[in-house]
Amino acid sequence: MNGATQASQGATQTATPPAQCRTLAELRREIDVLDARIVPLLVQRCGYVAQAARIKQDASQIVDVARIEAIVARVREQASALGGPPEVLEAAYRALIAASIEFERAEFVRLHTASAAKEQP
Ligand SMILES: O=C(O)C(=O)C[C@]1(C(=O)O)C=C[C@@H](O)C=C1
Repeated sequence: MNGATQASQGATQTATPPAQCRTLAELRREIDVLDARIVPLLVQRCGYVAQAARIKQDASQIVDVARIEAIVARVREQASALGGPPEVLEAAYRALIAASIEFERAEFVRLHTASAAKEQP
């Protein structure tokens, strides 16, 4: 990687592979670097969840079990293909989707209550 690329990626570039970390401080530094890359992606994901609340017309559409199970199956497969633990990814995604559903519910109420109030004569 050239210097400019490295600089633009700043502290988001991991340096030491997991098996080569010798201290807890060293591996925690690497975890922090990865989290700094993961959080912006999760924030972006939440942006799409918020818009799902706008697009869905009925509160009964908020929980879509078939979609959730498809995501979990795909994430498990991807984790396994990368040599990671599928059960950890499944648990993380189930927690993420559960929190996303609560977020989407709140957004749904906010948006649909606001537009219903506007429609009143
Ligand atoms: O795909 C949707 O319909 C969404 O609202 C997104 C999402 C998710 O977090 O991935 C959240 C709630 C649904 O039950 C399913 C999936």
